[in-house]
Amino acid sequence: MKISVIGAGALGTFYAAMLAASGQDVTLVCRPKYREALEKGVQVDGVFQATAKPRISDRPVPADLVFTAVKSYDVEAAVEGLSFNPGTLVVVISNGLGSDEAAAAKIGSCRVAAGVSYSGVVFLEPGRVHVAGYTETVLGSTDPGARDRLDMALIALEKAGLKARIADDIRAAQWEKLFANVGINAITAITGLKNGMLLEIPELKALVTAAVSEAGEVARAAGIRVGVDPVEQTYRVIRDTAGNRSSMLQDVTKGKRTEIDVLNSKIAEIGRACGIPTPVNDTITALIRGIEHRHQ
Ligand SMILES: NC(=O)C1=CN([C@@H]2O[C@H](COP(=O)(O)OP(=O)(O)OC[C@H]3O[C@@H](n4cnc5c(N)ncnc54)[C@H](O)[C@@H]3O)[C@@H](O)[C@H]2O)C=CC1
Ligand SMILES: CC(C)(CO)C(=O)C(=O)O
Repeated sequence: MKISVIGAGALGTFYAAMLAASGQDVTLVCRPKYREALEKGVQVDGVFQATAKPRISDRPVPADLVFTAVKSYDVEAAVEGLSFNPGTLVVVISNGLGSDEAAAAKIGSCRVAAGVSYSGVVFLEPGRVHVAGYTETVLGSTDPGARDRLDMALIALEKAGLKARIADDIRAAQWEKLFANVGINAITAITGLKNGMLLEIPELKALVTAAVSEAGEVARAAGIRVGVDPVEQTYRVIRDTAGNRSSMLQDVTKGKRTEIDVLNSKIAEIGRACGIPTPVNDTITALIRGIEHRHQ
């Protein structure tokens, strides 16, 4: 089976290295500027140790199983140039909501699954990443055609030594991770603090609680049947990732665009559609827009 991983950033390098190190046929698809460095091999340290030499390409290659590991705003472009075998499955690994749906609109929902990655991976330099934590990758699709192909992705990840499971309800699984991202990412990006400080400073804990409670109400109004308490889930993730600098904090530090559109801003958007006010998420979104504007 041919596997390709699109995006040689933090997550893509991690998955490509683990898959290739387990002897699977993997191509890591990167931006041209990274090609030369990646051809020397890829390396993972932290909670996993791996070195591997996946094939490297600076353009999409035909594959049976594709993982996209790009920011949510790059997903549509990443799937646009793909060519498919009859049974190809594209697993869109992304935080927030809507990225797999955007891919499905481009290439057909029967080819698309979503991947929810419970990991904390830091990009060190092209080909080298540090894995601060990994719990599991949750896979799922709303299209029965794609669901039939999910075992292929599950087996590939398990062969790579990565815990994974298929969710019956992938939308609920996405929301369960979203709660933590809504509570953590933007507030750490605004304050510059590591995740753990959100439970140490009472005013910030109250802000996290308010943002996530709104998200919980929006989920209920949107008919999402989540299996966790949103606030408790967020506190747990904060404790588990206390030493992390969230991905949005890393983005604003580098002056990069953030994923606010698929996180707090998405809560506000769905809230408006369902008639649920989301003043806290509106305010957080506005502050991140301001920070992004400062960097433009
Ligand atoms: N880093 C982490 O620990 C986690 C990240 N995520 C999510 O996974 C997604 C990816 O995150 P990261 O790896 O951290 O981002 P990143 O910014 O480190 O890496 C993305 C890479 O994809 C490349 N890229 C974009 N479009 C491409 C294309 N068409 N072809 C080839 N390369 C392309 C970019 O140049 C960049 O190198 C995001 O949605 C993020 O929220 C989810 C869980 C954990
Ligand atoms: C879980 C969390 C908040 C860990 O930092 C994350 O997913 C992120 O930083 O994007």
